[in-house]
Amino acid sequence: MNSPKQWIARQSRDPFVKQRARDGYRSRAAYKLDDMQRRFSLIKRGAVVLDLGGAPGGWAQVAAKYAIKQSKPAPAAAEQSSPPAPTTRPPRAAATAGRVVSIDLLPIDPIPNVVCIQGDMTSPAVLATLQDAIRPAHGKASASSVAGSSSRPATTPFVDVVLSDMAHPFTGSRTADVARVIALCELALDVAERPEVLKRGGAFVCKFIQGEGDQELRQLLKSKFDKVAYEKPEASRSGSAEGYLVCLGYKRQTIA
Ligand SMILES: C[S@@+](CC[C@H](N)C(=O)[O-])C[C@H]1O[C@@H](n2cnc3c(N)ncnc32)[C@H](O)[C@@H]1O
Repeated sequence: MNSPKQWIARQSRDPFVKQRARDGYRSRAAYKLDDMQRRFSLIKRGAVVLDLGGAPGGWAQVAAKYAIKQSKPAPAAAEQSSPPAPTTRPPRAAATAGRVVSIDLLPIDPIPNVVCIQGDMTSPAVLATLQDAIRPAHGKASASSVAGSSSRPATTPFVDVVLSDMAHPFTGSRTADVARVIALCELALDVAERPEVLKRGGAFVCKFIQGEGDQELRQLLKSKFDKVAYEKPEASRSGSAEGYLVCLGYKRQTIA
């Protein structure tokens, strides 16, 4: 984009920009994940999803749409056919299963059923917070209030899908931009490989830019997953060199 005028013209022609407003998504990027979801069924109902580089929140909204199961409230006591309980209790609140944890350098405005964390994925403090946030049995607790809430050991992986749409603002140097995005993919993979993160058989998606080092990244991912596919979702602009690597079937080594 050379000028604000060109940017406005492109936005007004873009069908995803109009659709985004109708669907209530935070970003048009939401359609990229939705597209990959429809092709690969990445996120199953009840899944635990880790969304890296989540701001402003389009991917987290899509992930929550697929992962979060809203169970029906239990019937009221009066509707039950079995003998009435000694006291009449109100129906149980609808429980949710599945969890989405979204992390970004930038703040993410609250999204229903998503734990939003502001922080740098390279920071050990953020990784420690993440370890608590992905654990089950903390409901809608915020990242700051979820520590130590599970009895499962820290070496048990909890996450079904790790997504990385992490990117930095482009510098204008293609070589530098490619290297920076690939470094973020490697960072996301390191996070996924932490003992408490990606389950065996889990899925991993990362955004990259085609250029020097992308073949090595692909080879690395192929050694860790059963299947690695290159995807250019329809919502990814044709003039952009970005693409996504969709990796299925994580070959986690069993911890003795
Ligand atoms: C393209 S945007 C993500 C859009 C998002 N997927 C959505 O659907 O709204 C890329 C994001 O990566 C984030 N990011 C880059 N490096 C990061 C890091 N080290 N830790 C956390 N987030 C990072 C940026 O702050 C930026 O918000």
